Amino acid sequence: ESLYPHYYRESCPLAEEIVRQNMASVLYRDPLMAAPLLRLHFHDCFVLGCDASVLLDDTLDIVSEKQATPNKNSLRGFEVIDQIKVALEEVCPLTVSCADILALVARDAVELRGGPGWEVELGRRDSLEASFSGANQFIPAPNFTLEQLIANFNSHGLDIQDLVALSGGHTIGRSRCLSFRSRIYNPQTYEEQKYYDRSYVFRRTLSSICPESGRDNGLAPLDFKTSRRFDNQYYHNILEGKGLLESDGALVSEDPDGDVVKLVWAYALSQPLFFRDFVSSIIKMGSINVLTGDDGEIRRNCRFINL
Ligand code: HEM
Ligand SMILES: [Ca+2]
Repeated sequence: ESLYPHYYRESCPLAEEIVRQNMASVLYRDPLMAAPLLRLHFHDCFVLGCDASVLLDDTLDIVSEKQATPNKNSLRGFEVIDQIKVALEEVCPLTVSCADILALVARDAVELRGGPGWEVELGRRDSLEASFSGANQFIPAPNFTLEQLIANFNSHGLDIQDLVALSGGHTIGRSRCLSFRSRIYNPQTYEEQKYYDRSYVFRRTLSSICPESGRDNGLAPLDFKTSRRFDNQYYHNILEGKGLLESDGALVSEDPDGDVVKLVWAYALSQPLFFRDFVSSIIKMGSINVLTGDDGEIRRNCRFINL
């Protein structure tokens, strides 16, 4: 079976509205919450597929993905998902999956911060397992080369265009110092990268947030210009050598005449094109290895498998 829009039209007609209203009030209070909520959907889909495995807490039988390296001290927003799940359970118990909530929340997070809207394909069911090792293995790391990024995306059925469009998710949100320190201080890396901006102001700002040692959890915006707005500024930044992560810089520095850079230019020059491609890629990402039909279950509480 495959996913389709308005899956809950009969079973829970208010589902999308309830998610949207909760998201509007959460983001009104805390606009910074949009980024971690978008990221949750990505970190879910890249591990076992879009099945809400990322939301499971540690129990006797479950080793949570939350403790894996890419997630630990970094993923957040779980209480927002809980809050939305409680609201949905009140209206339509055991109907709307946690995996679908993640997909709807990602859409609303993007749209409410000025990005494109789209119809979310629904009908995912929730996993009965989590994969700690999968979370360590299948989520790309910030020091990946372009070749590693492409191979990682390919392994999830995603191509170069998906890689470039979805990397635009870094138009919002922040990164810990731990994830970008090597980009500021590792001379081998930036010596090779003629695209890396060595301007005094840019580096001084970053090094004040992220000294050579200590302050691992210091936060810098991924998009140094408009980190609260979902726009195409990210692509302008990386073309100027001002991407925060090595993996951001890799899109322009490692194959300067290749197809990847052509896409970066295209998105920098046309926000509507970026929005269109981001939408088709996130819909594609949202269908990775989904559980449907009788597979999995609809969780009552997104943190635990039903008894
Ligand atoms: C291309 C490979 C990717 C790599 C290597 C990567 C890596 C990272 C890293 C290291 C951080 C900072 C984490 C921290 O230090 O706490 C981050 C943040 C973020 N990522 Fe990615 N990411 C990738 C793709 C994506 C995709 C596909 C999306 C969604 C479409 C996304 C959305 C985000 C968002 C929104 C944040 C900010 C989170 C916050 O503010 O809490 N990333 N990413
Ligand atoms: Ca998953």
